[in-house]
Amino acid sequence: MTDAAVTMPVSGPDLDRQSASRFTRLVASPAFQKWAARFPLTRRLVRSEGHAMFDLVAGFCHSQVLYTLVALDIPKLLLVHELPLSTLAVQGRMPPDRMAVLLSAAGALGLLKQRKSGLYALTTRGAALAGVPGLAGMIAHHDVLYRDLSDPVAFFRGEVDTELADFWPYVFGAGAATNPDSAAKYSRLMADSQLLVADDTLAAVDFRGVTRLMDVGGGTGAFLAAVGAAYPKLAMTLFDLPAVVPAAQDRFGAADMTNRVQIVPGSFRDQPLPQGADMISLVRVLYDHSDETVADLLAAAYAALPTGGRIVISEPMTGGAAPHRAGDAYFAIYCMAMRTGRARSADRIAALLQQAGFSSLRLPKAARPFITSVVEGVR
Ligand SMILES: C[S@@+](CC[C@H](N)C(=O)[O-])C[C@H]1O[C@@H](n2cnc3c(N)ncnc32)[C@H](O)[C@@H]1O
Repeated sequence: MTDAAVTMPVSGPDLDRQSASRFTRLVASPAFQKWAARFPLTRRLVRSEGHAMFDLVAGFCHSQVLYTLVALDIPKLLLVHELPLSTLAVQGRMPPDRMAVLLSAAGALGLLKQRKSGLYALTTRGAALAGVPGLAGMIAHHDVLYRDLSDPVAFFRGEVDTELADFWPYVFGAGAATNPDSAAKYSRLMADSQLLVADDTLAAVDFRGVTRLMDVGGGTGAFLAAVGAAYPKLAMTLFDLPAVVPAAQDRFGAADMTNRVQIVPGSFRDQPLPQGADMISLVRVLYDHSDETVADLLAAAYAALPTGGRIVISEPMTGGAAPHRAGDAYFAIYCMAMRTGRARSADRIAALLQQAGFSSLRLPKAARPFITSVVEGVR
């Protein structure tokens, strides 16, 4: 572990600083804490702050409980049958007393419940682990992120050669993503989780009046398939790396959309984007890349659109001046582990769009910022 406990000197000619407020220092003092915990008007607040703090302290254990349930396929099993401890212990290849600890932890986290009969069942929240598309896959691939974060101080200092970047090989350039196996692995995870992203994007954006939608970095076509189903007259273009797009043919074939979709393999780093679309979508693409790559990509999108053409950015975003948990305490860290990308606020994305020449920017409030947020612009 990095020596994190050392006190950093907080002095220097450039350092802008101001003493912490007297109130903050008062609240932090043990005497105040003790008094406030007993005083009727503050007692409740102190307790709820205590619970919230303890949740932060223990959060990493919660994540590991979640990970273990998924790794052992327990949610999937319990979706079919309610089961006794003995069966679950066999499934997990662990002694029953250790499985009982795992199951109680999952119970405490609201994922499972034990019936009076002794059988274990999923709660509504636990059922999401088995039913929400892409959720289990996302939890399962966090083993990589846990390793990257095992020395978090070194991680934040930028001293860790993170593994997560290898899971998404294209971040180092299209040439790194020619391996169909690794493209299949990341594409599956993306496609599985796309359903909810597509739902929220469809709710936030009006596609009426669009003749051809081009989805750049559209993976295996899950987003286009969802938009195409909602707008049956829409023509579509899918643009993604050559190692990725072949899998899209099956999806469009199964959805009976082959005639409406043009698939163009290529890299936006090395070639202009195809012309002909009056709307371009970039779904979970910008956050993988540096500001420079994004500026080039948005300029290419501007060049490919006609006057009046629209651009839609849909991806998880940070809260900017008002940080929020999903964007700032998860996606920003995830993107940092990928080394090349960054989670951005809607305002920052709007500024990048403006720099590329787009105007009439729209930043609708996200219904579920942990799924996606949207920014729209017009050429
Ligand atoms: C995080 S995935 C998102 C996929 C899809 N839009 C979705 O939301 O499910 C990023 C996508 O961008 C594609 N991509 C990355 N670099 C690219 C490049 N240089 N040219 C074209 N596509 C690229 C990847 O292959 C991948 O499909």
